[in-house]
Amino acid sequence: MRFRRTKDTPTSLKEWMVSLLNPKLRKQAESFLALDSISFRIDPGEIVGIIGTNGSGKSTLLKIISGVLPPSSGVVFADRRKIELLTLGTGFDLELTGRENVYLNGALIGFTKRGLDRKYDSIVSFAELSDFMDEKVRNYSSGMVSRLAFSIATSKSTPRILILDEVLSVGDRFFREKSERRIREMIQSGSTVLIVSHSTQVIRSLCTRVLWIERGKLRADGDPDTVCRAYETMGKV
Ligand SMILES: Nc1ncnc2c1ncn2[C@@H]1O[C@H](COP(=O)(O)OP(=O)(O)OP(=O)(O)O)[C@@H](O)[C@H]1O
Repeated sequence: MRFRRTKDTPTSLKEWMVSLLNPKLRKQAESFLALDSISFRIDPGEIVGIIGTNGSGKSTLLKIISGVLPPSSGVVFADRRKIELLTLGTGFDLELTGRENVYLNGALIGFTKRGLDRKYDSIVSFAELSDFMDEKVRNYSSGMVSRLAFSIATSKSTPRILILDEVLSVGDRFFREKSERRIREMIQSGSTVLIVSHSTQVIRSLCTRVLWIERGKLRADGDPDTVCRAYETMGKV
């Protein structure tokens, strides 16, 4: 997967003046290879963890698999109708209330208005935010925003292929335990699962196989303990 990135964004008045005088500089873009020749197959029923350092390409890979991003080259064979990609907080508007955001965010992930009317109370009670639903989300703490986002994202019935992008480890310790329980239930009733997480503890406890992506390349593919141990010892002498 290759991205075009603009470079040399002016950081001072002087640089800005120079870029104004030289339009070529303003439009300079570089090509960046975010994923490089990655190839693997996932069979139904597998629970696959994806690990890697920041910026290694994990979310890009999930977006390509789920069809949010078209790959610049290569192909993905997957039945997209069966895929659900869960990410947190996309489509939240901080100037709207919690209640309004449930409807806005819910609509973005495919709920109908009637479906949301039916689920509204359980979404709010899972997030434990019933006293705050008429407050603007701007006034929420970051943990409260994550709790509401998690509760909305996980309230749909489990799809055949579930893709989770960093949805665990949100909120305080009590909410984390509760959200992990919910994810376990979803995993048990869903057939195939892909999970991106920075927690090798979570990956070890949930997955049957792990892919380690580093600098856009597939560095390892194997059983959770072996791959997580190699990842954890990376950089250690
Ligand atoms: N739309 C985009 N345009 C340009 N570059 C992008 C775009 N999306 C991602 N990138 C770049 O691709 C690389 C991989 O990003 P990605 O979000 O997939 O990493 P990640 O492994 O999920 O990181 P993290 O663990 O920090 O969430 C990064 O260098 C990022 O800057």
